[in-house]
Amino acid sequence: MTNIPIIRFENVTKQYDDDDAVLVNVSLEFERGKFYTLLGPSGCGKTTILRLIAGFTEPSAGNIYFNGKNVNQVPANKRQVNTVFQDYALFPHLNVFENVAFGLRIKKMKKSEIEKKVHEALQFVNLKGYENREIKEMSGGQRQRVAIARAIVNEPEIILLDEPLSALDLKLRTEMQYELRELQRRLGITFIFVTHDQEEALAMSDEIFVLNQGKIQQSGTPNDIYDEPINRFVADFIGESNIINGKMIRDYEVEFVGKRFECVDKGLHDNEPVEVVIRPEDLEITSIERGKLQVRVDTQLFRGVHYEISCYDKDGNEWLVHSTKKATVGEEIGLYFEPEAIHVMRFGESEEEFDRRLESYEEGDYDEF
Ligand SMILES: Nc1ncnc2c1ncn2[C@@H]1O[C@H](COP(=O)(O)OP(=O)(O)OP(=O)(O)O)[C@@H](O)[C@H]1O
Repeated sequence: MTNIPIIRFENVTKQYDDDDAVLVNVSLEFERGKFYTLLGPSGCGKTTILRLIAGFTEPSAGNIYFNGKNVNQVPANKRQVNTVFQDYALFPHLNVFENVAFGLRIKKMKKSEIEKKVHEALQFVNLKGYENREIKEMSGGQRQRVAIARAIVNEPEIILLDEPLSALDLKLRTEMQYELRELQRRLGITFIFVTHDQEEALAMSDEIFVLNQGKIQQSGTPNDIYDEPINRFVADFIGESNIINGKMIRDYEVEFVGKRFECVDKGLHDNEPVEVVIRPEDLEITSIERGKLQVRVDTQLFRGVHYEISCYDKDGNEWLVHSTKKATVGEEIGLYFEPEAIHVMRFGESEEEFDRRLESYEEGDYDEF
């Protein structure tokens, strides 16, 4: 039982009316007890995935399974799922206790049982003592916690969170990120969190699904996705990147900006055109002689933990550098990087092909590629 994913999408397509499909052939799995994030730009289909899981809408094609059972025809109120919405959807005329108790009252649960469960849920989200408060007397962060208490009081197997932090200011948002993550760990149930904020996704998730235009672009741990993006979209969307066209010369050697560099990539065809990614924090400012690239500093912004420096090489390519060292605008400098800092992406590679190629590296079998 424990090996069966709690939710599985099998080739799910969703089309509203006669419009183009919003989700195209999406297959994905969620395991029990993990914190997942659906990440992607506005309109990519994140909320549609949540609505399909909650049972608020049906797939146009494909199947959805909960614990191995097809739930395509199972109505929302029969699914072990609760949703926390962006605007919390609390009842302003009810106090905190009644907001949390609402679903239990509908289920006609005994009064003493309701009291016990609501108190437990409020304690869980650190709102003990706030039972009689009006919703309008609560801060944004407290309302957020009421909404979460209202979801967990039903003891669902899955909690869906649709951009629940987007209305909060930055400081509170960061606090709530820690709180939510900690709450999920303590509860041990599956959280599926929707955001378009990549930093939030990296900070909170066990696993991330990156979506664009109704398709899963890549899934994996935050580290996997940050260190080994499979295409330009993911490299660009997750963190900042320098992305430049190049050519694989042979294993461990790649060419870009007219120069050849040692790299750790292998298993691509000799002379194959590739895209090269170097993260700004992996570029080190150094002397022109020591630099592997020679550039001129164009702009410099102080960002608190680092300087964000934009430079141009002689071909007009921009290089973004995050450095604790200050540079001088207009100055010619060298940029140094280790071979490991270069990440090579194959044009048009799917996630499965990418995974297969990585596995082959590990097994030392490169012939197939
Ligand atoms: N009920 C609906 N009827 C018709 N089109 C819809 C409906 N709901 C969503 N869409 C369309 O489906 C696409 C995906 O919407 P969805 O809300 O899933 O995206 P999202 O990634 O959650 O976006 P956002 O971050 O802006 O909330 C959008 O183009 C949207 O206009």
